[in-house]
Amino acid sequence: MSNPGYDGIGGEELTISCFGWSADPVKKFIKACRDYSETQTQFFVIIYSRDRYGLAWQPKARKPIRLLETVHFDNQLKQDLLADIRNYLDPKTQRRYQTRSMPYRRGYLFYGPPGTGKSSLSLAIAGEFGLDLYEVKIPSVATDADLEQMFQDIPPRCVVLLEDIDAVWTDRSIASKPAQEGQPMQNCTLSGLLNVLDGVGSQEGRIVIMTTNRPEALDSALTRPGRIDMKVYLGNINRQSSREMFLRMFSPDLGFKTLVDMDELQELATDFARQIPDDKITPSALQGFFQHHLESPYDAASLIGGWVSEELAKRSDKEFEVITNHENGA
Ligand SMILES: Nc1ncnc2c1ncn2[C@@H]1O[C@H](COP(=O)(O)OP(=O)(O)OP(=O)(O)O)[C@@H](O)[C@H]1O
Repeated sequence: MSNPGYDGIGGEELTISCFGWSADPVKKFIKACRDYSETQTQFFVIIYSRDRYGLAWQPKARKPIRLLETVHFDNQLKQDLLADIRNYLDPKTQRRYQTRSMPYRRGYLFYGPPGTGKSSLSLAIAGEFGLDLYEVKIPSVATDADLEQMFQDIPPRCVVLLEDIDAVWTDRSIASKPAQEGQPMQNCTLSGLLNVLDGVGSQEGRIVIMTTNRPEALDSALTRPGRIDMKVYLGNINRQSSREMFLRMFSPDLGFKTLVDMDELQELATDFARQIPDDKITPSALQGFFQHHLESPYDAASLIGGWVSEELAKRSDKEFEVITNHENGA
């Protein structure tokens, strides 16, 4: 029996009863629920967001695991990122941190133009490591107290995704004033954010991923090692990645039925990729192109040139300066 007055705060209490003296049916039922929940984590990532009152976390979506190979960016960087997370989550690392009195936490910054895979990569990481994902959209967090409450309620082992991190106020005096009519909504502050990142709760094995389209707007206090340990640039697509994306889109494993054999598909992929200029087109735009040509790899390969010319004519240039992790001492 579920409590109809449940307000989403804390855990919900359920009363399960059955006829007869034996507790076995209830035990079997609980085991079935547990097994089901474990199977779900093998195939799905549970995404939590704040409920509409901003009072508690609630499951917002259950997304099928996105494989890391479906997020295209620099392969070496991808391997380095995975190795770093794997090492961090290793129980030996946790013991080493604890015995040396170091806070057991890891922060990553994913930055780059819109539509280059920052959210997709965060989801793929949660799936790869079997973790739930807690989503915090910084522009919609009104005050530092709200942010603090959110962090207090997040469990230790999970991915915390802080999106659009550049939206924090750097000036505390502005944020502490109530929002005036006609003015933008107030927001949490940089010092509020630093507090929760350094807080006790965040030292228990969370992975904090921050995303931004404006890395240059971030305060150096936020990006210092210990808060952000690794910076990952997700940029426009290169030839190699566009080739991989082509092969993925027309892969026979995905149920694509075609008379094209694998050798021919490889050739088409090479021809397709040759027409994509390096670092000019976002992966999301290219994905949009594929969505119109999923029926035919021939059409995709023959029409891509014209589409690229149109895209280049539309785009406004914003160059991203790649921040090396070395620069940051991480
Ligand atoms: N690097 C990539 N590899 C594969 N698909 C990508 C990549 N980047 C973007 N996409 C596709 O484009 C869409 C938007 O991607 P996503 O939301 O992850 O981008 P984002 O960088 O987080 O964007 P924003 O900065 O606007 O939030 C998704 O459907 C995703 O599948």
